[in-house]
Amino acid sequence: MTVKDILDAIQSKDATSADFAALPIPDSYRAITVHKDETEMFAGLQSRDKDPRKSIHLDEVPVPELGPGEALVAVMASSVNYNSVWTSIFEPLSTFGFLERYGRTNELAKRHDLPYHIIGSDLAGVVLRTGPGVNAWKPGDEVVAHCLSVELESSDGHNDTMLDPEQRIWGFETNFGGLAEIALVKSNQLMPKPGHLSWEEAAAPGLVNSTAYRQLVSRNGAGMKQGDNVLIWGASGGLGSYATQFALAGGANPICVVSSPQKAEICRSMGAESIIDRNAEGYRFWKDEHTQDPKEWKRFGKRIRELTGGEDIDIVFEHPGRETFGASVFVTRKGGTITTCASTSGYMHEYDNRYLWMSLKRIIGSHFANYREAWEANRLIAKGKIHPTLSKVYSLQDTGQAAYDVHRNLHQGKVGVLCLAPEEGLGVRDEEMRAQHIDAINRFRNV
Ligand SMILES: C/C=C/C(=O)SCCNC(=O)CCNC(=O)[C@H](O)C(C)(C)COP(=O)(O)OP(=O)(O)OC[C@H]1O[C@@H](n2cnc3c(N)ncnc32)[C@H](O)[C@@H]1OP(=O)(O)O
Ligand SMILES: NC(=O)C1=CN([C@@H]2O[C@H](COP(=O)(O)OP(=O)(O)OC[C@H]3O[C@@H](n4cnc5c(N)ncnc54)[C@H](OP(=O)(O)O)[C@@H]3O)[C@@H](O)[C@H]2O)C=CC1
Repeated sequence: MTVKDILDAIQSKDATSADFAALPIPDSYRAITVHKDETEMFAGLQSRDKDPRKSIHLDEVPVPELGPGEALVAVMASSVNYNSVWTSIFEPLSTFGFLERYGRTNELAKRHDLPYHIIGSDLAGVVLRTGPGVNAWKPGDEVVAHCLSVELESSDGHNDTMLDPEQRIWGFETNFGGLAEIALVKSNQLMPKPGHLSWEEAAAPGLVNSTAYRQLVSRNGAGMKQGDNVLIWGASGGLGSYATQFALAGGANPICVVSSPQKAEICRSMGAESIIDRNAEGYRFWKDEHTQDPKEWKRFGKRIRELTGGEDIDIVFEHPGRETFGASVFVTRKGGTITTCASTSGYMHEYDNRYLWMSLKRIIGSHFANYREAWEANRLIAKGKIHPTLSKVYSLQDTGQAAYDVHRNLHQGKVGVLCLAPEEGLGVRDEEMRAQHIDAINRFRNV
């Protein structure tokens, strides 16, 4: 038995759940990995010179044992997230430390502590097997998976599953991720695959869409409302392309920051009217490595006021971090909110705290999404209210190049990866709905 037989079943129009349940699971499968014995390979290099193509491997790996509450999924497609870039350049720390720590928690978790890390935090595919205690899903179900892995044995996580002390991001802080032909997930990561999307389109939004939903829309994040001026950094990137859609769909006014005319054009085609090309306008928020330039914050704020008719920002959607955070705090209106989920350009932020306290602003930390938020975000995709922002699709063996593109900011929106799917465009079950949204679905393609 090989993965080829699994693919044949998925592609046959008439395979039943019983047929999938009867398919033997192969001994091994192909997966994208990083290797523990290579964690020092980039020592001494600048971040931008660390090349994911050198650290990312395609290996044949054994299928992990299936535990209670878990599912094995045949992965048709996945996508590249920035967390896989971090893993591949071993920054800010090696993810093998996460696997070791998880492995120490219990007997079953030891499976995750291996000399290789199978990465990837998105998937679209078909359930192959479920473990004891799983009733909501069965072999043959077409699914996407969100990346929240929790144990929920402590009371801490029961109001908001992100607060579980054993909260982990699947495929980053756990093993057996989605950039592979088979993945191991907890069954409560599974959600129905939107029928109007192909496998690679369905695999693209998951992580970033859920994160943007919590960070911007959810009451656990900024709780955006109609009419809010929302400053969105990297508005055509992974997170930003969903934040822009949420702002527009929710009646807010996105002020989109991008770095090229092409990216500005994508934002315009999504419906945004206020766009700042940070490259063309040449903002230099830092005079040198240690000193910011408040005059540049003011120039940036003035430009925002021109675009809003004199209003300041209600919510900043932050993720670049060190480079932009001082400006983000400055341009926020009195009582406004800066919500942050990352620090791509550096995690030691500096800002002028007088502008925060004197103007009663708030900084909110946000990370991925709880089960409910991830489900609600996926529901919006399934209803055609929010669309995938897939620009380019790579084969599994070219994942290193895909991660390189994201690391070097050469991409738009999301970059997809075909795992078992032999070509793009497969897996669409609702052609009628697809036809209604086809322009929006293809908006980011090949730009
Ligand atoms: C969905 C996608 C998401 C993304 O893409 S996010 C971007 C990618 N992710 C990242 O870049 C994050 C990577 N993660 C990290 O960098 C680290 O993960 C953290 C810095 C977040 C945490 O580091 P850690 O080593 O886990 O924790 P510690 O707090 O630095 O050290 C743990 C030790 O510190 C003690 N400690 C914790 N809090 C306190 C306290 N309040 N007072 C005193 N001690 C404390 C603990 O007990 C423990 O101690 P003991 O080492 O002895 O076991
Ligand atoms: N905590 C969480 O749950 C999550 C955290 N993240 C983190 O968020 C960050 C962004 O992820 P994602 O959106 O997928 O990545 P992308 O690379 O797809 O998009 C980020 C965009 O930010 C802009 N940007 C990058 N650097 C700077 C800078 N120095 N100054 C201003 N703008 C900048 C770029 O847009 P442009 O050049 O057009 O301005 C870029 O396209 C990563 O660090 C990732 O790890 C992501 C998802 C979830």
